Amino acid sequence: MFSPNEMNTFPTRKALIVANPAAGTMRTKILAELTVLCRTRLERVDIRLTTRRGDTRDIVRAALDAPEATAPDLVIAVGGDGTVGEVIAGMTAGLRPAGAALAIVPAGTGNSGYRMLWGCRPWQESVRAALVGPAGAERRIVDLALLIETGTLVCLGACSGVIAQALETARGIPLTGPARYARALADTAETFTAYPGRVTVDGAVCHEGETVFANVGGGRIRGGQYLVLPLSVPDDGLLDVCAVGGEVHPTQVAELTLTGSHLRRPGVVYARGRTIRVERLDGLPLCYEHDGELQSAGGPAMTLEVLPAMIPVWGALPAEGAAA
Ligand SMILES: Nc1ncnc2c1ncn2[C@@H]1O[C@H](COP(=O)(O)OP(=O)(O)OP(=O)(O)O)[C@@H](O)[C@H]1O
Repeated sequence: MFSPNEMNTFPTRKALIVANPAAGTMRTKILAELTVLCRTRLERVDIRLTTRRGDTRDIVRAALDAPEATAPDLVIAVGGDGTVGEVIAGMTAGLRPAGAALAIVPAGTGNSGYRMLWGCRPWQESVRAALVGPAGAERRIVDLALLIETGTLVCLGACSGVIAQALETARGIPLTGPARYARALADTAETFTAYPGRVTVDGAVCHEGETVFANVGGGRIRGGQYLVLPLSVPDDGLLDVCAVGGEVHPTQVAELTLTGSHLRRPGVVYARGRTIRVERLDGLPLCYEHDGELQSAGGPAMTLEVLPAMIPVWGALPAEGAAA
């Protein structure tokens, strides 16, 4: 499976595979193929299936805290963005930068994290890169963010407005993969009304007024296919924000963000900084999500602060299909 040359080119020796059996497009054959691929190459391969929401973090932390002889130097997350987020939370517990590297096998609904790193390339190619470090792949130490209001880690990004609201709609849609979120966004946009909002970047207001959404990240792609932050660089030590004003009708959001062309529309602001605050100004709670999870804190704002250089991640960066 690997040439003799490849067998000695990169020092990954021990992998932990963490798979979420409940992730949207999970199949047992993915795990079987992945295990064979890893066992062909590595000294040690541990496989753990998650059993419930929230236990991924503890599984990863316990493995990394094990003695040097068994602790993995590569963690492979098998699942969607929620699983990847929980794996990263385990790898960076206590907001410590991770020592081990991360690879992703996309088996979720949106898989925005994988798409950001690898575009549409097959996961076998990306795992192979993490195992043997071939040309065309890089291990970059990417930034994360801290959501100040809740003290939680943010991996892909956080978003208010119509994009967040669509997550609630998605719960009632019996589809899988990106089609589920696409339908939810279309349905939500039909009745969504822009909210009065403000976006502040490092203390300076960059948008104030009717707001369709404000997305902060992190990841260039959200919802598996929407290029919401087309200019975002994952390891530049900064967060990007895109605020879409009331000049854009909510029903246009899906089509515009598929290509990143929303950036050329009047009323759209794009900025970069270390601390980004997104507010709702009419006294109602701000509806927002982070990493695909709707938040119910009930406050008027979300504030994200960059955590630079937190985790080594394998990817074909900049990946095909990932750049603007
Ligand atoms: N064994 C399990 N049973 C039920 N839920 C689980 C289990 N393990 C993890 N989870 C939860 O499943 C949720 C969904 O997983 P994940 O986000 O990976 O898939 P997805 O929603 O299909 O994909 P995406 O986030 O890319 O759209 C996560 O919030 C995770 O905490």
